[in-house]
Amino acid sequence: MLAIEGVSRRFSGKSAVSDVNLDIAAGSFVGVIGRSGAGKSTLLRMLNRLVDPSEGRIGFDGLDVTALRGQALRDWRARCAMIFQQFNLIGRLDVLTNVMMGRLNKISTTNALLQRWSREDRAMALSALEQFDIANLAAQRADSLSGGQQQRVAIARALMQEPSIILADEPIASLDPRNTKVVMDALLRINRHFGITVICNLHSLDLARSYCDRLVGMSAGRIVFDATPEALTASAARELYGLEAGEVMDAEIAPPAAASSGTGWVRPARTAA
Ligand SMILES: Nc1ncnc2c1ncn2[C@@H]1O[C@H](COP(=O)(O)OP(=O)(O)OP(=O)(O)O)[C@@H](O)[C@H]1O
Repeated sequence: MLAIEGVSRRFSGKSAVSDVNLDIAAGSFVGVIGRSGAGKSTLLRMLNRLVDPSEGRIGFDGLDVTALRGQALRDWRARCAMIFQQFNLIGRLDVLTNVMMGRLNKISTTNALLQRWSREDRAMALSALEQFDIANLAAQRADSLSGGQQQRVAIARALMQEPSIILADEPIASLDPRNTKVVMDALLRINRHFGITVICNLHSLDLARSYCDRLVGMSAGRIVFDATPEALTASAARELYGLEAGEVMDAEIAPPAAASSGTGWVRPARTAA
């Protein structure tokens, strides 16, 4: 389990994330939602320590993630793979090599520098590409692929890290609707098939409701909603997004399921300083 305890982050004295407390069970698919600037990316980046918290502690199955340094931190980053909106592939390299880059943390420095890959790494990379129906693209330059194909390559690379958690920061923000579905299906598949926890920042509430089993809503750096997708009613979404609500959801937001537990609204542990 991932335990986020009293985590805050300030940039030049200004709060981006404030006193976030969350327990995330292994194998869940969590959607982080909220207006632009709510602190979603900063929260995700703190989980794999691309950004260090100003306060608080992040734990994972007894490991104090916030205290990790050096190789232990690199190992954590490998276990906590990140997928970005802009894919972050090396465009001039072929797809297979990009995917094998996910093994960098597992091979010797010499082999990494010379990009010497074992037969097993190649087979694993091809198998990862096959999972997402893009093995036929293995020899192509990454920058010749469509956005949806590139994001599937990035997910295959993340799988090569054999992660416990995948953090996806607006993974479909630059994709058309068809590729959006392909990429979200790929994330759902690795969540269900391998039991990898997925924590995904999403702009679209409809996607968040369709794919996630838990939604965490942020506003001004704080968690203000934490419940099942069914609990996110139209009025709850309006409260979370204000005037932007129309942009992020369809007209038809289903009423809360009868079995839904509570309204999902979270009372902040502390009021803003
Ligand atoms: N490196 C940084 N330096 C200074 N301020 C930052 C930095 N990163 C984020 N912020 C600020 O922190 C706040 C939260 O930003 P963050 O990117 O986490 O929000 P977000 O919810 O992910 O927004 P978006 O959906 O637009 O990506 C914003 O006010 C942002 O300007």
